[in-house]
Amino acid sequence: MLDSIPLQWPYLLILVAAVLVVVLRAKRGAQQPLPPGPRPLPLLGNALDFPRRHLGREFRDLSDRYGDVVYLKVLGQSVILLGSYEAACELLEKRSANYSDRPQSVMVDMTNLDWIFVFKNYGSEWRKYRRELHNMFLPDILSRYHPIQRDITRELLQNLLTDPAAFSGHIKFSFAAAIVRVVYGLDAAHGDKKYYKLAERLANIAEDISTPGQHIVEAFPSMQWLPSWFPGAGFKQLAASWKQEIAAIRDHLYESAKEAMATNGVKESILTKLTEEKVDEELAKNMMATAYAAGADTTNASVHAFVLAMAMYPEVQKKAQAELDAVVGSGRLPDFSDQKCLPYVTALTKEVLRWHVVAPIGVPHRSVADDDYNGYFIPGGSIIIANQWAMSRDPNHYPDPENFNPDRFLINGQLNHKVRDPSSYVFGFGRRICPGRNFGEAGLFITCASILHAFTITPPLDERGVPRKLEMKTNNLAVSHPLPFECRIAPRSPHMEELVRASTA
Ligand code: HEM
Repeated sequence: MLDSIPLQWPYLLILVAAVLVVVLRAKRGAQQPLPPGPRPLPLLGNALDFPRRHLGREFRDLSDRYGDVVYLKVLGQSVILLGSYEAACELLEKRSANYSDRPQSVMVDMTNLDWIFVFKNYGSEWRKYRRELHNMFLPDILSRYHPIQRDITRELLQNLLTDPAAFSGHIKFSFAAAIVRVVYGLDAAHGDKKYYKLAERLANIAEDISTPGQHIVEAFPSMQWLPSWFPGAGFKQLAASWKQEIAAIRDHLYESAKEAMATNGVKESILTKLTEEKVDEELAKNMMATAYAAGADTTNASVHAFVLAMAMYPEVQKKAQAELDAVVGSGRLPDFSDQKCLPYVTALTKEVLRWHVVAPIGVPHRSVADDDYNGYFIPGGSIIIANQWAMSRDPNHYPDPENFNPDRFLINGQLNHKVRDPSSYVFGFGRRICPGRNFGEAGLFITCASILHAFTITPPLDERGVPRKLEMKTNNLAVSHPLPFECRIAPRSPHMEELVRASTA
């Protein structure tokens, strides 16, 4: 009996410490109010206040009612909604040591998806992945990818010439091809839909899992222990099949690249760099597939929004084409070196990022320790949602925010640096900010400039030959895509058609 007493001491100390933490936290919580928010219902909390139709707009309505920082409690989980750029910068950037974790997700655990490091908890493992990817997208390395991005864009122009009605498939192919080339050194053959189908599949699963409210098990984690035949436990079969499918895609891409290196010789890529640096194979495989999943589908969504905007705003298109005619001329296609002389086209790409925010509520972060903000108590372990869509619609920065108007970023024909650049929030915040943002922006610029130089985009015609009215409708998922739409894409002149045909990819 006496022998066992010392052994119990550590347990006792832990118990006392735990009680102290709970008491102190309750005291702190009692002294400091939580941020304002809608009244929670018994049991459900604020589950019914979560958006159903438009993530950004419905969350923005809550911020309009309750303020910059809104508190929601969903089935015991604290959620903090940040409705302004200032609040997001203060917490996610300035206090990023405390706000860079990711929320726990049962579906991520069940699918083993945390090898996609977007989902990894903030810690040494995440840091290792992040460092490697960061090094692959440093500014001087990025310029080495420009010729690849330019050549793939020229191939896109040729595809648009051959089959303009299939523009959506060509754009998807183009972004999957660019990333598969840069990351794996693989050349996607024209018409080969394999890579973009794989990228789309990886991205669709990840997007589904990261959209709040998609899976009931996230709200009731104990449901994960139900047998799969139990009513309502269909998510179990889904998770099991996704787990296999995504690991197979990741392994297939890696093996294909290794095989291609052995048979067709080495093409400089992220894979060759990681191999040179003798980076652990598992890390390389996971990191590359993460770049593929996160990189292809996002920029692709932006370019679809660009095409739709051009069909809806012909006067914007004309202005951009006039600038391209003056700077690039009719003898060649645009290149990256032209960008500094193309303020309107640059402003247009900024407006694309603002008008259609690809990640309307970013990727949620999680706070680690208790904190206070403007006198409000922010409990540690809260899910933090930054409403990037609301930032893009702030009328103080962007008058008439629904209107697509690149001129809002210009003054006297030059970029106006006083206007808030959408890149400062559409790629997220703090230590988790998108590591592929410069690559994504470069791809967006060369694609928009090249398409506008060579083609005119117009709305489809109805049965009477009258142009149909287009509007932006989205899928309302964590990664927002414009819903499928039709438009006409035609070369600006026979000369431009020749130029595109003659361009070598
Ligand atoms: C228009 C293009 C893109 C947009 C709008 C976008 C947006 C975002 C956003 C909002 C986040 C979350 C940041 C946060 O947690 O605060 C993110 C994370 C990430 N993005 Fe992007 N992205 C784009 C392109 C790319 C590209 C081209 C790549 C890779 C080549 C990439 C790789 C990643 C990765 C790996 C993360 C996770 C970072 C982490 O958790 O530490 N993205 N992106």
